Amino acid sequence: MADLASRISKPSDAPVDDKAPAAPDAPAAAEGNGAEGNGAEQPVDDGVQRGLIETTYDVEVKLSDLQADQESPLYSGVSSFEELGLPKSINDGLLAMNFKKPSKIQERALPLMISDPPTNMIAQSQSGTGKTAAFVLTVLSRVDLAKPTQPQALLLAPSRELARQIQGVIQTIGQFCENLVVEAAIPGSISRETGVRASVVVGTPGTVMDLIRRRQFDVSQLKVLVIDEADNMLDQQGMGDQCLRVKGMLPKTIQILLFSATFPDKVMNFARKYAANANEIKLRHQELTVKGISQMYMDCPDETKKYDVLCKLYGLMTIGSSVIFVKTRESASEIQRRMEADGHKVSALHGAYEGQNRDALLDDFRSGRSKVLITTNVLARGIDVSSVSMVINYDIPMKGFGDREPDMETYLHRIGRTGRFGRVGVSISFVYDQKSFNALSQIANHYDIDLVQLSPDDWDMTEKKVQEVIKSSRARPDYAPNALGN
Ligand SMILES: Nc1ncnc2c1ncn2[C@@H]1O[C@H](COP(=O)(O)OP(=O)(O)OP(=O)(O)O)[C@@H](O)[C@H]1O
Repeated sequence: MADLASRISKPSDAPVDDKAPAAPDAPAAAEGNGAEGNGAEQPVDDGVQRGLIETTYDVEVKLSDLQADQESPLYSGVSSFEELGLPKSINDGLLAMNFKKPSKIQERALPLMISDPPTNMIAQSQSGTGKTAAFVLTVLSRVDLAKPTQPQALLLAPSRELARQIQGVIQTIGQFCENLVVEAAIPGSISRETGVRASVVVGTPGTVMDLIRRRQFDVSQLKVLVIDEADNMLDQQGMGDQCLRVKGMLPKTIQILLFSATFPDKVMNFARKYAANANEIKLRHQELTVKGISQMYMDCPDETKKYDVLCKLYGLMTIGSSVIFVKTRESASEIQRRMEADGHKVSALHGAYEGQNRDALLDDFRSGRSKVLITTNVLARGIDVSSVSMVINYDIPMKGFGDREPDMETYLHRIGRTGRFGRVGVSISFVYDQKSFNALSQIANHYDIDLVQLSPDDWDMTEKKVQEVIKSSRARPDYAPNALGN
């Protein structure tokens, strides 16, 4: 058991939890998976990116400081992307996105990935440090634009939301690459009549597997396979099987790129077999936390009081956008129902919703039309909405039989929905009993985090601590439109 006092102080009157935990929501992998099978054919995805980075010049003043700091994961030893030798059309796309300099992962991984002969890569970098652009640039550098409808690159992600987001990033960075066609292979997006007719395909593994089996996706010319959130995707508890089967159907010489912020040892061994002889960029687990995220915890008197505490925090949440993570779909809907009945405007998104509803909900959140999103682990990974200034772990993420252990990786991915690319943000994890308290202590010890305690008895102090961070995130006008007008 972790030394409680060393990281966070124990709530004195916390009762020991001996209640059976509620039925868990499907884990991230299963949620993405389950959502795939939601039946009816839907219109082809229009491919429009919602809510790409909203970089502004003011942000860059600070960003340039961070990018000059060798200790920062945003550090760059080169002064521009041009030095990495990418084609002009791609550099123009980066300029349009207002990306001036690469981050550390981009600078280190790109030269290894774009060189010939192609080599596999296993790459790890903290959340929000630009892994997407790293693999997207590689994909764009490999695609022969003279064959616009011949699939040449396949990217896999664990959820439809992440697949759509990656599709948008490819289209935006590739906006000056003539004839670039990108399709999303998510439930309902590919017409049965035409099949896949794109040079770049981004999808979820179940749908991709179906398309290949039905011969609606010609994989014979694929040159690159990217797996985002690779530790989650290759995990045998998750989509490991599907990813293995997909790989079995692809050309043997394909270049494989695996990316994630987390690579627990257990999955790493499998990853090394999946992507043989790969170059590796790895981090130690103490390096994984993002400095810009102020991690706090709220010491709730008991489980029934968590909702009241949440409602009080709501007043602070309206400042930026925020995400509330809960364990089950049912509790997401229940909290939404109660908050709405109390006159608050919130959205809930989880795997029980139909794909198109999910798309609309996330679009609303990206655009700022809705500011508070209640969700499950389905959105814990990869989702990039730069205006998120607060993440709440209403339930501490747990895993294992009977939810016995803290889910270290999911914690990191969840809080990583804020603090994107040098921005600041706050995460607040709710504890209310010995079990949740111990779980959070273990997480804090594992990542070497000094958690700040918040108390529902001293609301003034709580407000002060949270506002300090959120206001400074607001001082940086992250919400202004970028060069693309997104
Ligand atoms: N070189 C760059 N300059 C400025 N902004 C960048 C650069 N590279 C990426 N970004 C922006 O940083 C944000 C985070 O990038 P991205 O979503 O790729 O993070 P990630 O490392 O994949 O995170 P996660 O582990 O959460 O998936 C995005 O909004 C992206 O547009």
